[in-house]
Parts: sequence; structure tokens; C-alpha cells
Amino acid sequence: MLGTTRYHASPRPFAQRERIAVLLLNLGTPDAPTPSAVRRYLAQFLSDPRVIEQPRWLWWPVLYGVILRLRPARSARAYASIWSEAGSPLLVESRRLATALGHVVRERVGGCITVELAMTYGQPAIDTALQGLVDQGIGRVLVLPLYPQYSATSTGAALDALADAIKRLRWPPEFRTVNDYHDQPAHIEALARSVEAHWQQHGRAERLLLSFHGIPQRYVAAGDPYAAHCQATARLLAARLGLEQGQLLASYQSRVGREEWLRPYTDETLVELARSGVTSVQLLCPGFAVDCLETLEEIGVENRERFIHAGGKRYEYIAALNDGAGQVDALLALVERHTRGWIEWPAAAQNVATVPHAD
Ligand SMILES: C=CC1=C(C)c2cc3[nH]c(cc4nc(cc5[nH]c(cc1n2)c(C)c5CCC(=O)O)C(CCC(=O)O)=C4C)c(C)c3C=C
Ligand SMILES: [Fe+2]
Ligand SMILES: [Fe+2]
Repeated sequence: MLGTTRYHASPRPFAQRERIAVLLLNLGTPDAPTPSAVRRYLAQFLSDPRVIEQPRWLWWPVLYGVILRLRPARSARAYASIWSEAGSPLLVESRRLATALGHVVRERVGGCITVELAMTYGQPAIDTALQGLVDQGIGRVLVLPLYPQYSATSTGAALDALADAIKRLRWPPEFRTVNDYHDQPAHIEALARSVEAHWQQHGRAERLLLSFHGIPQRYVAAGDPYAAHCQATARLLAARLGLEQGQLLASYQSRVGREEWLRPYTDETLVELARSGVTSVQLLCPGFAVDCLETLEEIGVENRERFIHAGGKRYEYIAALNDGAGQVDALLALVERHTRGWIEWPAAAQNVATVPHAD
């Protein structure tokens, strides 16, 4: 490597160590709702060994020979049905959240801190975002993946992408990372308030179904804490809402392929509920910080049809926390906790977790 610039330059002066960034990470989404853009996205996503734990020689023929030939056209139609003028909901909502968090953080501690957004797959990519922070002279970065429950397939993959990006920096900033926030009181409070606000407007349904993204059962058996984190979130939320066992259920959605994923499956649960005489359900997806294909299309449209077709009458999807005050307060509390020693946080005017919100 003699004479080549393998590592990026680091223009920050020594004095700027105290400049801090919060780097929000999310999954990523295609650049356009077209088969070619979806194919590019799926090729990157589904060749990540964190997501598909199979030897390459076994998986790649299936991925390139079958999945990337068939799935992009079908997924592109689903993406087209939820795409807005501003773009893919996952990206649009993640950006709004980053902007809202940036405002409240700066209100509390001033301009020494900035909030950026990057994606594990696709754009904005983590390496470009990180280089941008270094170019601004940022010396400390708190990395906050927007996954309340840890899974190696989501948070782990995001941290891998971060580690790859760090390898390219000559003088990396100092890092702290958040692994999960599935039981954080302010997060549970934000979820509970969004359910209560929905109840106030629409009344209660017979069941509240919490639908989490699934992962293969095999990963959990190998030690992934994801299912335990989902169950803990469900238990804490049920307790906070005063719901008895049976009124609140948890299930797993979005399975891909033929292997066994975490059960019970959301689609089967909805059909069983309808067939057993339950006519009204409300759906909440606490594993998704912002709305995306999996909430708006799979839960908002596909599963509604299944429930109604099986005899259900009333089906309501409760939106993700998105950039609402509840989520912003919860993330602010996380940022505050994880940047102690980096920032002197002035005492908050009120305890954010107990302030009523107008969202
Ligand atoms: C095939 C394996 C997959 C695993 C394991 C997986 C885990 C996982 N995913 C999320 C969050 C999201 N996934 C989204 C879309 C999506 N997920 C998979 C596959 C796996 N996910 C696919 C193939 C897709 C693409 C859409 C499709 O073709 O059906 C999304 C939405 C992205 C968007 O653009 O809106 C999110 C968010 C988590 C949290 C997780 C593990 C816990
Ligand atoms: Fe997924
Ligand atoms: Fe899906």
C-alpha cells in the first residue's frame, strides 16, 4: 500500500474532541419502487451473513438463481403502493425523526451536538455519513440503531456495517453504541400513550396484537436474545396498559423462506382469532421505530384482508412512533444516558417520561 491513500484524511483539529454526533441507524430501503432498485437493495441485504446464516455455496445459488429473479418485481409492486412523493416511508420517517431529535437535543445542550442518519443497506450509507462527521470535526459519536429489541440480524448487522466503515478512517472518532432499548421506561411509556391516544379516538378492540418482525427460530436457539426482548416489551406494555393475559397478544410477521421462524405467526394468529369469533383487533408494531413496508403494507393492507376474509369486522393499525414527541423524548433520554461524561446535561425542566404529549 506504499504511497496510496488507503485511509481517509481526518481534518479535525485536536481541540474539537468535544464535538459530538448522534448517528441514528436504520435498515435501509430501495432508492425507487422499481424491480431494478429493489433487486440492488435485496442483493446487498440478503447477502449479509448476519441476515442469512447459511454457507455461501448453499445460499448464493438460491439468492441469485431464484430470489433475485422473482422477488424484486413482487416487492416493487408492494413498495409502489406505499411510496410517497417524498420517497420511501422508511427513509422519509427516519429523516423526520433525526431532524426532530436534533432540535430537542440542541434545545437542551446547544450546538455541540448534531444528529445524523445512516442506513445499514443502501443510502445514506454509513461510511459516507461517518466520513461526513469526521469532515465536520466531530470527535465523539453515539451510535443508536433504531431497533428497540436487539437481534444479530438487525442491530448486529448495523454494527458490522459501522465496523467496516471505521476500518477506512485514519483517525476514527471515539464511539459509544446502544445495543437495545426494549425495556426503557420512556420507550414503553411512548408506546402506551400511542395506544391510549388511539383508544380515546376509536375505542378499544377485543384484542391488542403486538406484531414484531420475525427471525428464524434457529438464530434464537443459537443465542440471539431477540425473542426474549420482544416478550419483555410485550409484558411491560401489557402491565403499563393494565391489560390481562389474552387481551394483549404478541406475534411475529414478515417471514421469508421455508424454515421455521419465531411463532406464533401474525398472519395465522389473525385468521385463528377471526375464526374463533373475535371480530375486532388493533395492531401495534413495537419493533419498528418508524413506518415502512412491513407495517404499512404487510400489516396495514395484507393482514387486514386476511382478518376480514376470515370473518373479522374491525381491524385497526396503530401507527409507529415515527417523529412523535413520545419517541423523541425516549430517544433524548437514551442519548442523555449514553453521553454522560461527554456532555454536561443541564437538569431537564420536567421528567420527560411523565410529561403529557399532544401527539
Ligand atoms: C430473510 C431474512 C430476514 C431477516 C432475518 C430479517 C430481520 C429483520 N428485519 C427487520 C426490519 C425490517 N425488514 C424489512 C424488510 C425486509 N426484511 C426482509 C428479510 C429479513 N428481515 C426482506 C426480504 C425485506 C424486504 C421487503 C420484502 O422484499 O419483503 C423492513 C422494511 C424495509 C423498507 O424498505 O421499508 C424493516 C424495517 C428487523 C427489525 C429484523 C430483525 C429483528
Ligand atoms: Fe426484515
Ligand atoms: Fe414483508
